[in-house]
Amino acid sequence: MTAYILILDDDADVATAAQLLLRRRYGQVATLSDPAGLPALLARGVPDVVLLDLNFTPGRINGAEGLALMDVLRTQARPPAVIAMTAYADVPLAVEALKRGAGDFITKPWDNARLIAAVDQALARRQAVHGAAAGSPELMGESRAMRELKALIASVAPTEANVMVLGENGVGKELVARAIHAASRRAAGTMLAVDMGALPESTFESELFGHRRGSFTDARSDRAGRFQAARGGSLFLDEIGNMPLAAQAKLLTALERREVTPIGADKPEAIDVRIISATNLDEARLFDPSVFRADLLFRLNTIVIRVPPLRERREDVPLLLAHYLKMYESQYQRPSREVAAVAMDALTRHDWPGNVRALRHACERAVILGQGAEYAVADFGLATAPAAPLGYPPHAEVSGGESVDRAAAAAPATDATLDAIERAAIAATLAQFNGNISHAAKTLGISRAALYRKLGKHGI
Ligand SMILES: Nc1ncnc2c1ncn2[C@@H]1O[C@H](COP(=O)(O)OP(=O)(O)OP(=O)(O)O)[C@@H](O)[C@H]1O
Repeated sequence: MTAYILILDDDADVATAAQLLLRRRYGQVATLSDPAGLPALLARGVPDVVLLDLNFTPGRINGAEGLALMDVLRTQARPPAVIAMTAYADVPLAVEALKRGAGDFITKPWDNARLIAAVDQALARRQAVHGAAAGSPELMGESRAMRELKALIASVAPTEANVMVLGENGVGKELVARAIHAASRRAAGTMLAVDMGALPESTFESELFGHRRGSFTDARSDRAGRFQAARGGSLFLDEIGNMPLAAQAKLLTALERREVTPIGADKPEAIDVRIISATNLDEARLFDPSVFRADLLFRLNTIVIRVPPLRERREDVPLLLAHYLKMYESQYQRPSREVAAVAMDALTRHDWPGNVRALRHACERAVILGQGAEYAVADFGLATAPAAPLGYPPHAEVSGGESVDRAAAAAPATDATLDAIERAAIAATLAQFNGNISHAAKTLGISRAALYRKLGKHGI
């Protein structure tokens, strides 16, 4: 989903971790550590969602600073959705933040899946209030492949059929899912997105099916699962190919019975959601029963939509460049510039291993760094094919769809500092899993959050 998220937190580590996590999903994420900069930032554009720390001055825990900022945000013509954050699980403060208009409240350190769910829900609520979806969810492209894709979406959307969207990282699978929901009979309901690859097995059932108060130590109140929260709407199950087999079995049972039983409940609850799922697994892996259960696959893939990689629809590159350059020029208040003819040629011939997401990031970079009267190819920071010193495949895709930088990837061979080795190991693992963060983190033996932090640290 494309949206503009602002993280307002004086703790740079917290802000960076959240930024890395959210940028991959929503595209445009700004951070601000000093609330004094807020008016200037709002003058450049109002975010869709603000993650707001309630305490800025060290030692302060009454939340007064954050609550005052909420009043500033609330007076905007099109106020952002606010998710209040605090390191202190302080219920009265949470209630006060909610009274002043926060839509949700999370405590630090957060669980990544929870944070994403909170942002998704905030965006969905805002969309319900303001009509048009936040950001620019429009599926752009006039190539034949994109026109066929849009026609398929239009014919499939009004049915109740479950849809599985396939394609590489960053091709626009979530945009396709949103387009299906928006054109469906369920459009008035919400579309909730769940990153199935990021759901820890221990909380899988509680997140999806909900729980009753007291059913386990942390269950302090009744909580609806995503299936119940998306009632009447659509549930977007992202990264479905990364689900452990045990979780697949639980999901299958829910879909077969069309009901779920919250943990601790004695009665099942009927579900009323349309399932749209997505994965970047190639079809050979998806049809491998040791990776994905065939019976679940057949429940999910009544209709399959394949989103082609950008290199198979190069005609769309100029349009996408124009769109994202304009968007970032306006966000960063830079003059409008043309792309030089040679640069356009190189960008159109580029393979874009990270697809549209990588193109979008390249545009942001060009707008920030480009100094000439026109954009030059160097402004976009395209990686050349890596020299593969450690057996990397060419154009190895890494987080956010950028490519492994040749010099950095080659570093360990000659100058094996611990940092360089770590960077190379991360790049190689990401390449091995085609940029899939969940799998790479698992193989490296670290959490997804830790991997995101390391990606930021190494500038990958
Ligand atoms: N056709 C398109 N027009 C405009 N923007 C697009 C298009 N396709 C993708 N994007 C943008 O590229 C980014 C990635 O899109 P999206 O999240 O839908 O991809 P995805 O295939 O779901 O990625 P992943 O598999 O990595 O989760 C988003 O910022 C999205 O807005």
